[in-house]
Amino acid sequence: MPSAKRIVLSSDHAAIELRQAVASHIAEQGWEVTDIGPTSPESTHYPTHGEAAARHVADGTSDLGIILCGTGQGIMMAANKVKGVRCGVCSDTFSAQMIRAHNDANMLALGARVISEELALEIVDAFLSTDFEGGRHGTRVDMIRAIES
Ligand SMILES: O=C[C@H](O)[C@H](O)[C@H](O)COP(=O)(O)O
Repeated sequence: MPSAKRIVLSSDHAAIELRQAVASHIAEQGWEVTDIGPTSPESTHYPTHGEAAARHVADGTSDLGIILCGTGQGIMMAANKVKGVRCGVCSDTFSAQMIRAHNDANMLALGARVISEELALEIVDAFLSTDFEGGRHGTRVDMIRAIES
């Protein structure tokens, strides 16, 4: 397990079950999980939940975040508006490794209407077991940071 241990989770209504499955899966692995909901299946708005989780990561309350909606796309877009957040949607394990190793992503987005629970958990494991490589990739991530400032 990398040094980061605190993970915030959130979703919209489309991904509550998958979010809860992810929460159980990573808690069993020893990660300190903060699940900020929602728990009600009522229709809600993904920007609210993406921003809330992103602020946890940006202010250091959590080291990493996993956010989910129907496709993962909308909640990813919202999270990436928060300064300091680098979030990618993944539907395969290779991309999940690469967004950590090359992009130093601090948030992962998943689409509950796109991938199975089994694949989602494999993607989560790939994301959480990979460290940032630094080097030339650090130069490029610094360039992303410069765009924000
Ligand atoms: O990117 C957006 C997400 O996929 C949402 O989960 C989706 O748009 C929600 O759709 P609906 O309101 O039809 O359940």
